[in-house]
Amino acid sequence: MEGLKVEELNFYFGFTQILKDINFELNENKIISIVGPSGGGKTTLLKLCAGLLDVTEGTITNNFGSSSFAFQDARLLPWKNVIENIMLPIIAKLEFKKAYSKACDIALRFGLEEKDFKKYPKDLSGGMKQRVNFARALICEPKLLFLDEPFSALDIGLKKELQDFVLENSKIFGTSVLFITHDLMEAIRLSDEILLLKSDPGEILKTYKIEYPKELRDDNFVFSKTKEFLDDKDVIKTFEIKVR
Ligand SMILES: Nc1ncnc2c1ncn2[C@@H]1O[C@H](COP(=O)(O)OP(=O)(O)OP(=O)(O)O)[C@@H](O)[C@H]1O
Repeated sequence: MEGLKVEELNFYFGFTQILKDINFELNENKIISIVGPSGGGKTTLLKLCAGLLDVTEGTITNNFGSSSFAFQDARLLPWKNVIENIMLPIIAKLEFKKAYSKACDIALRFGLEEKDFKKYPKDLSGGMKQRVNFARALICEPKLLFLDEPFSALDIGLKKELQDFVLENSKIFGTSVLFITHDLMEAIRLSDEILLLKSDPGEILKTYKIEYPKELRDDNFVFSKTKEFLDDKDVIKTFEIKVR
């Protein structure tokens, strides 16, 4: 069975401990979100899991067959157009024509229009850049997707649309997702588990499992669960929420 396992992970930048005794497991077809205060080490943890930083203490075992990463800022190559950016992960694996046509298909699925295919990043709106970013991350049909606040700069319509893509992808292809968010409602809508990471140093204070089926999580469910969350003493302490 594919999975990602983090065991007894500690991480330092210089002499400063950023992460302390992190343990969790992400299995096939599951979505885990990481929430916590700014500067708490969420991005560092995601980068370690994605192999973008070296583990120095503890172990991270990733035996998912393939993975990809999407950041909050789209990080598109400015000298490549929409389709060329989307096809980057598959260009070495498929012949050009096939890769091009696959990129066009996924671009359309992500709401991009044919007239935009030859545009360069400087001529795209923020929302279009994010669509390209997502299409590029998903074109290789990864078994594991790492997302670092990918929805935070988007309007509510596009946010909902891309969140639905993540859920659909997870359902159809069984893609597992590890993502960071500052939005508790988003975490509740999408996740099987939420890791609450406190800061200084970053430690998992609590793991919330949400068993309720994702397709049934309507606004009422999300609102009431968020209220439950915001009343939790660990959430109040972690985010230093002032209770009135
Ligand atoms: N390359 C680096 N060198 C030294 N310190 C770093 C480096 N990258 C991050 N840090 C520090 O590590 C800590 C954790 O940063 P990280 O970006 O992981 O937090 P975060 O929880 O993702 O924050 P945010 O929610 O604001 O994005 C911060 O104090 C940050 O300044």
